[in-house]
Amino acid sequence: MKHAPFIAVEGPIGAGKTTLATMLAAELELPVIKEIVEENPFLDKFYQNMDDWSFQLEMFFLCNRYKQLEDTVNEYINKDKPVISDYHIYKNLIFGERTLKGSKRDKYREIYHVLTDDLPKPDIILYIRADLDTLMARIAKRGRPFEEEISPAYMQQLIEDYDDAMASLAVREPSTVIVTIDGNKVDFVENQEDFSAIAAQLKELMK
Ligand SMILES: Nc1ncnc2c1ncn2[C@@H]1O[C@H](COP(=O)(O)OP(=O)(O)O)[C@@H](O)[C@H]1O
Ligand SMILES: Nc1nc2c(ncn2[C@H]2C[C@H](O)[C@@H](COP(=O)(O)O)O2)c(=O)[nH]1
Repeated sequence: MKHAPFIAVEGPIGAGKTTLATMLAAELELPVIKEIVEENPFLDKFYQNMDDWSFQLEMFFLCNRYKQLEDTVNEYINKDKPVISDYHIYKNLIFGERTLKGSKRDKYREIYHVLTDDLPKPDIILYIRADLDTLMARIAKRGRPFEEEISPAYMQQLIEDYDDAMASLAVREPSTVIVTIDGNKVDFVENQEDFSAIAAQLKELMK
């Protein structure tokens, strides 16, 4: 790779993004950028009433991620230092297109493009796919009280939205390398060999 890579781990809720990004950062000695979740003042309210709270929540995520991406550009990308993040800013659009309706969705889409179109995007995406049962089990295992409200229907929709989004990203940004990890079969937490294989593949891509 001509420059130090910007790497993102993506996948639906509970896929293992934060876990894998943290493990890879430790193994490859990379700085890691993590999503701010616990301090989010709208998530709890959103899961209780999505229609009422989706715009506030999506705007909050977008503004936070915009700031984090700006910092990442200044601290790492402009200094040609590699970095790994547990999300891609594109997830704002994946969620926003699903949770918003009508004119709010149109306004949000416009704001998303105004804020992010001229910013660098990850060179490598590690996309963790997993089926509904696996994801629901992991969300339960993580045990965040506000996520008890997440319905299987919402999750199933997100699984499909993520697949569509990764397929369209591959077409629109062909220079982005997307590595798909089967999160039902590949267990980077319990199985050292599985983790080593992912780390080795990433090292190779970073060369
Ligand atoms: N491959 C795996 N095997 C078993 N548990 C996992 C695996 N990946 C993640 N987990 C667990 O599932 C939960 C969700 O993982 P997390 O990394 O927070 O997901 P995400 O960041 O994608 O929402 C955590 O409790 C984590 O320890
Ligand atoms: N509606 C949205 N919800 C989001 C967004 N980003 C994250 N989330 C939710 C999903 C989880 O409950 C929690 C943490 O996300 P993880 O994928 O890291 O588990 O926040 C979003 O942009 N919109």
